[in-house]
Amino acid sequence: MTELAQQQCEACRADAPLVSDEELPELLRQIPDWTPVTRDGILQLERVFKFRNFKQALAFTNRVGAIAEEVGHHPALLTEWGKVTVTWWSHEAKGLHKNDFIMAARTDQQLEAE
Ligand SMILES: C[C@H](O)[C@H](O)[C@H]1CNC2=NC(N)=NC(=O)C2=N1
Repeated sequence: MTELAQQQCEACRADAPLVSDEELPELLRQIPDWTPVTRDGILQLERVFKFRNFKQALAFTNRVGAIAEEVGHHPALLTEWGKVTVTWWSHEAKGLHKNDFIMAARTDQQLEAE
């Protein structure tokens, strides 16, 4: 099976198929550092990344922003001194799409890109 991070994102559409309850556990297993959270009834993926200072947190934020722009699929990013909270979900589809798992895996890769 192709690693999540190497899979291709689909176009973000309101009618895009959300991840089913049957698919969810296996996809979550592939991104073990991410937590499913529900906000306003919408299932999202969240991870907090820790850094030595604000400069490193901001550099990581910009790398994540760049991969989001590349595919046209964007996270919520909270950048603080020494910490970045990244949250992925599909806004128009109002839930979790395969794209969100692919982008969470690619987000993890931005750690090594120091
Ligand atoms: C017009 C633009 O392509 C759309 O609004 C895109 C932008 N980025 C997006 N990002 C996410 N996470 N979900 C979306 O539905 C989405 N839609």
